[in-house]
Amino acid sequence: MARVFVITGPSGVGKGTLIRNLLSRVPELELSVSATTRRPRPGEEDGVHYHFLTDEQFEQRVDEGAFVEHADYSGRRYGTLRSELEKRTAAGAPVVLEIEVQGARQVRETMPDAVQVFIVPPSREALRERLVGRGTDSPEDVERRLGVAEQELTACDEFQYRVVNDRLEDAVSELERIVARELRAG
Ligand SMILES: Nc1nc2c(ncn2[C@@H]2O[C@H](COP(=O)(O)OP(=O)(O)O)[C@@H](O)[C@H]2O)c(=O)[nH]1
Ligand SMILES: Nc1ncnc2c1ncn2[C@@H]1O[C@H](COP(=O)(O)OP(=O)(O)O)[C@@H](O)[C@H]1O
Repeated sequence: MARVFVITGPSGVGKGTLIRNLLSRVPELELSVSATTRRPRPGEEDGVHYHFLTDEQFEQRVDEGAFVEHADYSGRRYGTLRSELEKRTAAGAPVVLEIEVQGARQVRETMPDAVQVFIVPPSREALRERLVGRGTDSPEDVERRLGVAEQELTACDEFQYRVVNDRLEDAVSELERIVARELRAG
């Protein structure tokens, strides 16, 4: 069975940035493209960054049992499509899921062999600065995401690995070491 790596942690902590760097260092890793009902941000492409679905389309896939996991986050829905995951694992590729904490918990139940990594911000101030600095979310959405982050941070001890994303280069190296160790272990 191909390995599955779950990267979780609060919005703005740097999951996407870390994963981009990780994928360039470990070329066999593949990223599962999630489905969401949130609107595309400028520059985001359907099928590349997300599968952008309407509420109705998302609900229909829930009813069909098409999701491995799904969750509501900040008023929108997000989920991992079984078809996305399976087309990659069937070919033997190790797969990365970038998901929030409720989804990561579901994966822990249904795929206990998945490797779980929680990305921790160096401080709450740094998390705020990153979310604001990214410039993709309205001030209201930033506050909503920081509110969710407070809850998510209390869950970090549940996860097998924790990586503090302070200096990007150090965090990428740590993540790469975890992935290499787990791939060696099979
Ligand atoms: N449960 C779950 N969460 C997801 C999925 N895809 C993305 N997310 C998470 O949903 C949250 C919001 O995602 P997004 O709006 O893209 O914001 P960003 O990740 O902070 O850029 C983040 O914590 C994502 O990691 C998914 O398929 N399932
Ligand atoms: N180690 C780091 N130090 C400083 N800024 C960072 C670091 N990692 C990520 N960032 C910045 O923080 C912002 C949020 O990162 P992003 O990868 O979008 O987070 P997430 O995917 O967890 O929401 C981006 O502007 C990114 O460039």
